[in-house]
Amino acid sequence: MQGTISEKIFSRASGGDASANDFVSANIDYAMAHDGTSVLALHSFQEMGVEKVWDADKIIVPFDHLIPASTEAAALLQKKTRDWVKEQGISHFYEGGEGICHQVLPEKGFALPGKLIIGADSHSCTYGAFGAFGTGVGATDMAEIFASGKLWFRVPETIKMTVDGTLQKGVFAKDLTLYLIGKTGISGATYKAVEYYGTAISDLSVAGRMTLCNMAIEMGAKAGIVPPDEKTFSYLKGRAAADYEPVYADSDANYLSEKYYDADDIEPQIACPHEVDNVVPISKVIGTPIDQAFIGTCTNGRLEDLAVAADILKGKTVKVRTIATPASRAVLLDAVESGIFETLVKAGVSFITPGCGPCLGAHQGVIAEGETCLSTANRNFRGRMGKGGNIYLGSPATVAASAITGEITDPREFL
Ligand SMILES: CC(C)[C@H](C(=O)O)[C@@H](O)C(=O)O
Ligand code: SF4
Repeated sequence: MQGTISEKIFSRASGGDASANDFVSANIDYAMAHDGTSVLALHSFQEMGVEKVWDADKIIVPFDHLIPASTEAAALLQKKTRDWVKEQGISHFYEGGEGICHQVLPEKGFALPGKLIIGADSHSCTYGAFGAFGTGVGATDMAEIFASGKLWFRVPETIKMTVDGTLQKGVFAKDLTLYLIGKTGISGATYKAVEYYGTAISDLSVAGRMTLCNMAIEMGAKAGIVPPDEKTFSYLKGRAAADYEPVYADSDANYLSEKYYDADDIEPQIACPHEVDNVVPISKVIGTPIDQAFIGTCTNGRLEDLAVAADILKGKTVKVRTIATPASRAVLLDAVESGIFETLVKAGVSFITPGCGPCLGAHQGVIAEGETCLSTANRNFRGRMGKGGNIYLGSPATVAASAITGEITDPREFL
């Protein structure tokens, strides 16, 4: 059958020929729910009256959103999930501190080419960096997966985005991602799958591809997918949790539209409050004062993100409060071993336990009314990090450079 990557993954998962806009019942390869959503999902699951989950080895539960628990209410909800995980014999449970779900699944080898991976979290599209179809669902849909291992979908149409050329010095995967979102708009890809091609995409590291696919949902996309290549396979070597079959689009696959971009022209980008597509080249906002700088999240909390921040901050001192949250324990350990951790701490950066940290304003690093945070996260919605606060989004290099000056600063000055 001819098809896009999504059509082929849904064909395999539903055991038939799936084309865009078909309704299919698909077998889920892996299901994920974290501490923020698992308790809702297990509540619906229990209401359904089903006793046992469909496959205790295919459900992954990482605790990342509100860890260590900050309130009695959170502690109680977490206890409920832990008890349920034990009772169901769910084998892949990761306690708080292991990392953010979208980092932990790839690290543990669950994000695999050709797989259908559903998470009770909107940024589950991150797994597309490995050629998987990853998408987020709500807690009741997740309860259905817990019970049956299946879920219905309308197979999405696919937009093909090709980015040729080379990202210039000081311009990173995050800048490219923000640029594409600025061009597409927050609803420009609603319920579509996006496939990424071109030299600028294949040049991206695995971490960079994760940044790119992570934010596909910010243009409304159901999934963002990079075709797997040697970089993907070498990341998965010795790590893959199962056998996998890479899936590629056919040359005559049917795309809804095809877009072309040139990476050479892109300068560092900033998403301004309060929408992710409110993107401008950094030159338009240079000098905007900030109160807090934040490096972390499932978008940009990986080693290469902390490394570029350390390059910029080495021997310097931050001027505003600056928080770093490694995306996982493994990232934290690598940062310690490589000296990145020490460089950042000496520069005045505060570290938080691997997890979501300040990203969604649930605890740690909340900002006050009227304050501004420059963050490496994926969302700058009104009030997300604290009522009345302003969030600007940029690359880790931009955040590090701005932490030194206390205002939005072009990282190319420091590189
Ligand atoms: C809490 C969770 C449901 C939410 C999401 O789905 O994205 C969170 O991770 C976020 O980034 O806002
Ligand atoms: S780091 Fe932020 S965006 Fe990512 S899963 Fe956690 S809260 Fe959501």
